[in-house]
Amino acid sequence: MENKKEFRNWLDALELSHPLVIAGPCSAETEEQLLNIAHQLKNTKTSVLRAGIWKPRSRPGNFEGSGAPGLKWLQKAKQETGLLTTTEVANAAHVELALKHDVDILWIGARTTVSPFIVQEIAEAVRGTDKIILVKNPVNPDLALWLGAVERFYAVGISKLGVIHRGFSTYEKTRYRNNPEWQIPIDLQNKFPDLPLILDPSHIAGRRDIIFDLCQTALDLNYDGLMIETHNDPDNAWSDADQQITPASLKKGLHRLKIRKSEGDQIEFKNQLNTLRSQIDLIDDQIMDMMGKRMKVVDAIGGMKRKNNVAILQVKRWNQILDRMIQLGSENQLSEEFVLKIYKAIHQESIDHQKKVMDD
Ligand SMILES: C=C(O[C@@H]1C=C(C(=O)O)C=C[C@H]1O)C(=O)O
Repeated sequence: MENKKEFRNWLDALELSHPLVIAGPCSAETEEQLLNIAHQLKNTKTSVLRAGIWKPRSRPGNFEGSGAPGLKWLQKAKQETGLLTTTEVANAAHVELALKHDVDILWIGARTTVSPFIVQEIAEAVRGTDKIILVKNPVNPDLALWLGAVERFYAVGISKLGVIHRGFSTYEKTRYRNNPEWQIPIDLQNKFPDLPLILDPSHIAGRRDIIFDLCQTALDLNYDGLMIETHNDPDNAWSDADQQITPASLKKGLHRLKIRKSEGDQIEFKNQLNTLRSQIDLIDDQIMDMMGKRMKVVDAIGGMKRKNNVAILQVKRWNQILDRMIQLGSENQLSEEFVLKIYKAIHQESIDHQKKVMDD
């Protein structure tokens, strides 16, 4: 699949002067709750009301959504407020009900995106409609799988498309519920600049206090929209209570976000930027040159190890290097996380080089 201008026609047609805002509760709980939230959202920059109708929960025994009755509430909210509506669909039966209740946008959840069989089933169910489909990233950091799901919809004639970045599962505990791995959506934007990209900070954060920091990062990375879980009484929400915010906090948070231009147009700005960018180019040349030189020394060590029958991996030496580089990094205002990432990549390349020497 190639980038297509038509992907974003639906978004351009909304003629927004700010990023698209999709807001609403994690789950539709009652008619009263959903209508209350929808009416409050009408006074914010929200264009689309979201509500989970069927909730895929990690463990059984939790609230699994209102099911079909919730679609009636969603339809009523749309009639009363004029907001567009969206919900998650996870199989063909969900699609059929959502179509019947005139839901405008359907999103595919992270646990669905991982399964090409189910994505295909859903794609067949929306074939011939003019629905907007938003595909959340798969739970695992796999760009091809994410794009593969988008492609399945395009292949059945759906051209109003978009993707939602909700972060990736990790075994390690981090400050996030789902790790953002920003590099993946950046790669995606590079390949598909016209595919609308929407951030779901609620699921990345898993908590309220960092939602708008994540939104600001997304806007600085040229995201097109935000999907934020919003509830009239977040602490007592039936699902994902920790990460939901009130419509009033949504309004305040959105107001504080800085929307920057994608490019600067002033001549002085452009000149200064070019000067600094040539400095970066020069430094990047040096980095590559030094990496090449380091790998030549590594090749020589590989040759010696081969002659003397010594193993490639030397844990003690490797740990000494890491300790020294973390220290040096911190003296240069580089985070330990960054230094570790770079040096682990260098070590892997070094091992690959030595393997080649050993196998020759
Ligand atoms: C180059 C060596 O082999 C491996 C690679 C290292 C490196 O690239 O710095 C360090 C230790 C070893 O795991 C070595 O033994 O010094």
